[in-house]
Amino acid sequence: MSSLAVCSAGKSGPTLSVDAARLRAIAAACPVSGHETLPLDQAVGRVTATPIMAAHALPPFDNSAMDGYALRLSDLTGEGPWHLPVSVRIAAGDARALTLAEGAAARIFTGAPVPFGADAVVMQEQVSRDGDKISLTNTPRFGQNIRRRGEDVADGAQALAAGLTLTPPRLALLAGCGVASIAVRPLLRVAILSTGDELSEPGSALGPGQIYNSNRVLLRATLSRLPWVELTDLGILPDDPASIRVAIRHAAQTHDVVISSGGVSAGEEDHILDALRLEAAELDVLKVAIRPGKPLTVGRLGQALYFGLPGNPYAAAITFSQIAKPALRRAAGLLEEPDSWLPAVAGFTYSRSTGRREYVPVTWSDRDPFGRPILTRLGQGASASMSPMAQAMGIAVIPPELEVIRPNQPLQVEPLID
Ligand SMILES: Nc1nc2c(c(=O)[nH]1)N[C@H]1C(S)=C(S)[C@@H](COP(=O)(O)OP(=O)(O)OC[C@H]3O[C@@H](n4cnc5c(N)ncnc54)[C@H](O)[C@@H]3O)O[C@H]1N2
Ligand code: MOO
Repeated sequence: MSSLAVCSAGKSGPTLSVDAARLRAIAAACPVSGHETLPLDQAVGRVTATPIMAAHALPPFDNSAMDGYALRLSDLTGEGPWHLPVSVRIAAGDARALTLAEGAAARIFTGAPVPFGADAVVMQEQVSRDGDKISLTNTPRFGQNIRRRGEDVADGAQALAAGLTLTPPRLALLAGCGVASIAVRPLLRVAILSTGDELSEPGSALGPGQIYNSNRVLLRATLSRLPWVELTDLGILPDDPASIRVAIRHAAQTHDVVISSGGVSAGEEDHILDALRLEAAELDVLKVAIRPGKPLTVGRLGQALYFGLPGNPYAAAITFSQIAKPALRRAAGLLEEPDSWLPAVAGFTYSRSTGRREYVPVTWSDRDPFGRPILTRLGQGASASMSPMAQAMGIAVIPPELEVIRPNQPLQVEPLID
């Protein structure tokens, strides 16, 4: 069968909403199976493969939250001020199993074990000390300034669930619970390839009709920030149906995810879709009501998840962030979805064709009285333009049905620069 026999012109299939396309892409993503065990300091950004149980309670013993004096409330009888002798001195790391003598106070420091029998710690600022005695005037609360054993994480309790990114605070929590190594999901093997006879690499001469390849570095750089991805860059494929078929077949056999850019719209030089069909890919998404990025293709090719991103760089960037990335997260084993959209208002007027959810590069310097950024729109929305996305502080989302955006129109914005 020739590739023209399955020409993709028109891309039959329903136009999906962005949310429906995202859900289909996520549903097509099978989480990578198995796990590897890593020490804490090699696990940042990786995905927990199993629930992680605390090896020790956190904190492991009752300890003082302040530098001060530990005492028994039952010793403070009658009206204050009360006077107590200081019977012992306890610093952090003290290994003795101490009991506080009745009628006495213990000099204690932050992090030091609270002696048995003491039920409050009074800050040194609230005590006057005279030789071996202290005096205090205010009645302490029961348990005041005592961090109880297991109040952060109980003995043997789950410290972290499966399917979470190991952020620095989560790693710190595990260290605190005595966990030294963690079962994490294997890296997600992602292959990227660019298509197009017009593409040349920066650093090479530009021939007639050629442009420099922007999507390759866009995808490489974007994926390099995902610590659970192992990236293979398969370079540029020529617009040749046979070699595209071989390349995507091989990429799908050796990777969990394949991402191409270009060659997914309607022209007969757009070979990706035909190649996918000839390779018997199951295609879940062919057209999306998104601007830019309408001809996004998502499916499964053999065991691999396949994303055919549009060639226009802004369209590739938006379809990656809005649809491919949530599915990649699921394929990596992540179960939490970040929601980084913030409320904002338009500071511009824009008349548009309805029907597609639009992602608009924006910047801002002022905020309205409610603290919402007042957005300035960058560029004219062309999906081939790169200056607006490069200058943008964020991406605003315009609902499909909105025909005219006027100043003060509430919009959501996703901040970009970090
Ligand atoms: N008759 C129609 N034509 C087009 C349609 C349509 O529905 N009917 N859709 C348009 C839309 S919307 C988009 S988006 C593009 C998507 O096109 P493809 O994904 O097939 O991509 P190409 O045709 O290969 O390239 C589009 C554009 O992007 C440039 N490009 C490609 N790769 C790169 C790269 N790696 N770095 C920088 N620039 C790249 C390429 O030269 C083209 O200018 O189709 C519309 N057409
Ligand atoms: O959907 Mo396309 O990205 O507008 O040119």
